[in-house]
Amino acid sequence: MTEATPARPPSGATGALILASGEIIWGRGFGAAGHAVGEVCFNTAMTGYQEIMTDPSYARQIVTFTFPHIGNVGVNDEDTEADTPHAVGCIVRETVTEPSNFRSAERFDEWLARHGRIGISGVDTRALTRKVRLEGAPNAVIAHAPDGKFDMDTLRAAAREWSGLEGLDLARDVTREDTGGWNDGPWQLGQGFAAGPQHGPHVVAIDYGAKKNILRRLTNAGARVTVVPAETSFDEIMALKPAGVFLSNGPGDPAATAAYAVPVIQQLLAADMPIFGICLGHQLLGLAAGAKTAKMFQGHRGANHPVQRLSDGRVEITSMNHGFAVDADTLPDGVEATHTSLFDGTLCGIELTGKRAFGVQYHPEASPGPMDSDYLFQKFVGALS
Ligand SMILES: NC(=O)CC[C@H](N)C(=O)O
Repeated sequence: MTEATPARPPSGATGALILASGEIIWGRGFGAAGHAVGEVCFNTAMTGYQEIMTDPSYARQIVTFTFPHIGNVGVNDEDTEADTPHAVGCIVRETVTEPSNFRSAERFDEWLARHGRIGISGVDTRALTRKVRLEGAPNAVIAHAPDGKFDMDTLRAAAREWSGLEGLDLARDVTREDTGGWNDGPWQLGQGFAAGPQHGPHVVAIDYGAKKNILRRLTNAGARVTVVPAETSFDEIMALKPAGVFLSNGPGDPAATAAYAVPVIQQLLAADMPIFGICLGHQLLGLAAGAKTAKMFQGHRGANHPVQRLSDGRVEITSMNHGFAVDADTLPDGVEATHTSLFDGTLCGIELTGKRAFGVQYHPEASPGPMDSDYLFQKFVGALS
């Protein structure tokens, strides 16, 4: 796959991943034609490709699926974490085939094309995953040229010249424009989405790129939810009279989003507001408390990551998607580590002593993934009055 790196496509190649190093990995393009730049990551989940592609946290990322058959159950309007895909593209092993599932409404490749997202199949995804693991997540351009003609000089320059994710505030690009109520609960076959509660504590969720299933799990836990844009001020949040504030997941570098998010979170902490943060929200809570975040070498993305809860040793199998993490060595006094990754010991949860504020690096809302950690939604909402 990697030697020689011919700039001329091998016969039949209509897709190419051009790494910032100049290396080219050829395949068959599907979805939209064109090219896009991003960071290459891999996700080990065996199900949930539609949820993964629509998760706003994947903005500016190219997802390599380690599971070889992607697209085989099609796509629908319900298993989505946002209204459009946010990953810029995906790399898969096998050609996308005719979907076979009673809920399928559209082919995966046609859905990608409709939303302007690019796929490449026929790639040795095991070798690419191994490369990311050994060398770190590379910047790259994903390109699809149905006629097999690639302007390699331009594409190589685009891959080489892209800044990378570090230092990028992407929450601003994916957040909503207006404040609005959220009323959907969990989905059930034959019933669709449940309605949220009429009564119950009011949670204001700051949308840095929120997955819909987080909001559904908050309503399921009994909260009335209002979602606000990422740059909403402390005064605007307080005017909504929240019983608690939720800090969402989201794309990009937490240290960049911190510029406007951290002052608001610090004011909320000073007002003793109960706070729950997930992923980017957890990282921002850590930054607000005085810790530091750092880019990881390869990141964590999948649906089977074991995490240990330090209070009682219990292990939760979790869904993960992050490429940055709060550095455990920088936790100041008053911030306690609550969870840790059993894969590599990275910090996976914090709680602020004497405050009603906690965060987890992983995804208790799953989607896709196991529900072991759903208790965190009950813990947050149940303590609000
Ligand atoms: N899922 C998320 O919220 C991701 C957070 C952050 N963008 C990271 O990659 O670490």
